[in-house]
Amino acid sequence: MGILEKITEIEKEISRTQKNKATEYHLGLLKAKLAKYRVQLLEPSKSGGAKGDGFDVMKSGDARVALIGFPSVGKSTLLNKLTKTHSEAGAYEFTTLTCIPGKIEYNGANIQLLDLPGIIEGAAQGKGRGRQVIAVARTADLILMMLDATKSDQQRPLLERELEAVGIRLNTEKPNVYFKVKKGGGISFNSTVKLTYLNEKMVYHILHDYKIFNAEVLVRQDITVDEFIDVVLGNRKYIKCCYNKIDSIVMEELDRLAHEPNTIVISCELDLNLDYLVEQIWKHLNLLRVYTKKRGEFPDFDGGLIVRKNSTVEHVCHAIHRSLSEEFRYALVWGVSTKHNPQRVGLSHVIEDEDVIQGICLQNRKEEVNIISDPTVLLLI
Ligand SMILES: Nc1nc2c(ncn2[C@@H]2O[C@H](COP(=O)(O)OP(=O)(O)OP(=O)(O)O)[C@@H](O)[C@H]2O)c(=O)[nH]1
Ligand SMILES: [K+]
Ligand SMILES: [Mg+2]
Repeated sequence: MGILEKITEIEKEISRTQKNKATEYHLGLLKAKLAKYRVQLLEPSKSGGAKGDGFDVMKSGDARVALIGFPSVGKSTLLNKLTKTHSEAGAYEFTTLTCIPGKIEYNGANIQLLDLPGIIEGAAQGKGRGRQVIAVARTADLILMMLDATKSDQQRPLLERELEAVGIRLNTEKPNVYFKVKKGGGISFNSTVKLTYLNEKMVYHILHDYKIFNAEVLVRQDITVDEFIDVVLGNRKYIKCCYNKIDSIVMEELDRLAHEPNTIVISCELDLNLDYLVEQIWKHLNLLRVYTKKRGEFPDFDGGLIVRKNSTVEHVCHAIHRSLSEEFRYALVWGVSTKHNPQRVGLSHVIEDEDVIQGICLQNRKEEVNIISDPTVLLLI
């Protein structure tokens, strides 16, 4: 029997046992045993692998958000509030022992929210279940650093240090760069702004270092070399800090916390600011919603496709059907991304939120897929 099963067994036995003078001792022993197993579980495993420990959760939906924080800050309570999944919450530390996924539906997107065990100081060095938790956090598109508003100011720098120790950089905006590794054609490098830190030669060098010989790079922001490497490696995570339990602090304190950079203040208990939190999660995931339309029909504004910011018509085609971009001729696009509506564009056209797209395919011109952006200028074509 694994430790997790043993814990479940004991928990069951405790709940089955009536609480009275006669059972007091027995219950005490059970609780002691439970505590021992919990500590064992939180020790780093010798094999080092997280497999079978309840951490190997499948990715699903359009993006993944991980909840990271010290024990009992309210991570599970938040998952229970925002999703239909239930994760045990309790007034004792290490209530959550595995990774529990839930789903937030927002703006047509399915966002996977992961509840994780609390981490402790030294997590980066493998203390507690730190390694597993951090390994999961690395797979997320956004990390929500959760803190308890009633606890000391030291929490935030401590948690930030743990994450930084494992290379998860904090509070940085995702650089505006289009980067795509290709099968052939060499390296094509372009920029839409004047670059002070980066030049074509350096980009070639860096890409060659990473054994990338064919790629398309379009830089739309004056980024540093470090930022470019982060884009290439795709390993930088974007973090938001969230203080829970603001129902239990005084107004002055709340005001101070709310003014810290990259911060959202919430109360799961009183349902304060939770809608705003979801809105902010959506915003920081940099997702766009675009609508497709067929020739002679209105776009499907209830449906829509979720793609990442800086996506092109090619990404949209790919999201609709894998082979669509091969049959593709051009697309008609209505919306913020175009100069006039509709505009005839190619595969590399960068789309914006709420664009409407109508794709014209080579093979079957009758089966056109349409994409549009501003409903007010929508024309039926
Ligand atoms: N006052 C107050 N208490 C809260 C709030 N949210 C959660 N709690 C309480 O905080 C305690 C811990 O909540 P959990 O959701 O278990 O915290 P957790 O971060 O998942 O804890 P671990 O899984 O043990 O790391 C519980 O007793 C909750 O009822 C809140 O907004 N205000
Ligand atoms: K808890
Ligand atoms: Mg929990």
